[in-house]
Amino acid sequence: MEARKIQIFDTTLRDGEQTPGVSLQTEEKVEIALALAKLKVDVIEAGFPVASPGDFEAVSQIAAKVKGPTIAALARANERDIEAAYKAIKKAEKPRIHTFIATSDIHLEHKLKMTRAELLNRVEKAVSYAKSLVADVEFSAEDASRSDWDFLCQVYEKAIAAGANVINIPDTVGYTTPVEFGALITYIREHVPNIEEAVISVHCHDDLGMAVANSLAAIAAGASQVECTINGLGERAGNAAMEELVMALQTRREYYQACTAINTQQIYRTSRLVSTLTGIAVPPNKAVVGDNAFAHESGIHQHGVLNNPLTYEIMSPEAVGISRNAIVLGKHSGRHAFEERLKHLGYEIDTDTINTLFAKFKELADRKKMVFDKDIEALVAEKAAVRPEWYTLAYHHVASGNQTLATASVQLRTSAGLSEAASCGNGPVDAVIKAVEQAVGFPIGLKDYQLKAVTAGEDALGEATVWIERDDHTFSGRGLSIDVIEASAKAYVSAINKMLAVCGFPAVEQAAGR
Ligand SMILES: CC(=O)SCCNC(=O)CCNC(=O)[C@H](O)C(C)(C)COP(=O)(O)OP(=O)(O)OC[C@H]1O[C@@H](n2cnc3c(N)ncnc32)[C@H](O)[C@@H]1OP(=O)(O)O
Ligand SMILES: CC(C)C(=O)C(=O)O
Ligand SMILES: [Mg+2]
Repeated sequence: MEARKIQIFDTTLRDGEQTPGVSLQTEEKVEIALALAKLKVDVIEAGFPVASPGDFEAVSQIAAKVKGPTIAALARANERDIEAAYKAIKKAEKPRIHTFIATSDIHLEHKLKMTRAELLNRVEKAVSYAKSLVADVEFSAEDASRSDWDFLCQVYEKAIAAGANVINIPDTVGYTTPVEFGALITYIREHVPNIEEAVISVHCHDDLGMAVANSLAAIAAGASQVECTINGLGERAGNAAMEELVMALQTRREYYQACTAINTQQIYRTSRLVSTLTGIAVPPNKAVVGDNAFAHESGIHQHGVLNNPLTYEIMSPEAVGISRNAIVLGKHSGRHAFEERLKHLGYEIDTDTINTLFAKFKELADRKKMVFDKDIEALVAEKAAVRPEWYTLAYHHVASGNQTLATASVQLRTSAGLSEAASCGNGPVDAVIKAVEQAVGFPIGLKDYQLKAVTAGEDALGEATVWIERDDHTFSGRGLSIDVIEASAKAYVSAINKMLAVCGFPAVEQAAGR
């Protein structure tokens, strides 16, 4: 069976702009509209012209500049709004007036203060007037999902008879459920006598997190236009997210037997553009366009994806315009991913070294949210520098503050057991360095000291480098840790070990006068 074409009606610039805190300038709206045209949406709802002079101007500019999609403007069911909408979109290649009025008893009684008969009359007048101005008229029954089904059918019949070629069924308050909404679409198809003369559209909100599921259920029941926004922006909890709808239809094409004209490779960059211009960040776990949508952190998944992405990816990142998936190294990662990253970084390392590095990587990952390439390079560099060690840092504790003398205690492990010492100093690094010196038992003295962050972020790995001098030799030591005091102590111990490897203990003891 051939796939049914589903029209994508994008309302990022109208309902999306109703996101609390969002207000776009005309140039920003035009930029988004141009991106939506590139994405190949079928309809752009550019705004609500009567709402403000700025909205009118933005809709007018979009109508004049953006070619390809139909340009729609929203209007309440009254002459003033419809006229403003018409004036704003009249220059569009394909203009559409979208007029709406609520049909639920709650809205009729408490908001519009109208009877059902008055409402039917208003629908007829508004749609006929819009039709006298443009050929393409969409009518929405606001709060349709909470309206009486038979009354709703009468409203749609009236709207179609008056000239609406698209009838939209909004779940304005995100109240419906997929099974119920599918049934409503079927009911409307079966009970509106002239339904074949109009396209059935749906417009779902996400108050219960079901906007996309409800839209898909409507498509399965026969709707052929879906209204949606980039990143799911919109009033309150937002509208159905376009990227999710489109990728659901594409990924499950054999199930829905439906397709869209969207150029999916433009999805990611359009999402970023909208996020930047609206100031609404995309959550990392957001489907399709979130930072983690194609990122794999755990070893079992990474192993599968490295062998074949299909094991854990139902769509490819390239399909939505993301250059590649991400293997994120962290505490749940496994050896396969670690080895692969080492190879990718250009290291050819024997199995024993990989084992040692992997153990160090796991220790680091336990203390750090993400392990970056630079962290791994630092681990390899640290491993390359390893020599027989006289001392290792077993424990350190530092107390410091702006009103207290910094004090440090350390424990060094040697083949002969533990050596402990405590010291105070001019700041925590000085205190810990002096405590290490005390534990070693002879004076050394720093020639130079450097500290830098290897990676970015609050849990960045710090790399300390120290230089010490003995017998005309300079010995450097490096230490890595997310705790910079520990990195400093490790660097100092490492430099001492190098010095001992070259000068030996007796010479040192002599130098120390013992
Ligand atoms: C479900 C939706 O998303 S609908 C779209 C919602 N979007 C917006 O409201 C954003 C733009 N809105 C605005 O700028 C303003 O609300 C305007 C310009 C439209 C109207 O502003 P105001 O004239 O100050 O009216 P206000 O917003 O306070 O009240 C709405 C009025 O429209 C009436 N109304 C509401 N919906 C409709 C409708 N579909 N058709 C006709 N009248 C309507 C209300 O009954 C009320 O009428 P009243 O002033 O006679 O009591
Ligand atoms: C104007 C209509 C379509 C709307 O935004 C809604 O009902 O949510
Ligand atoms: Mg809405």
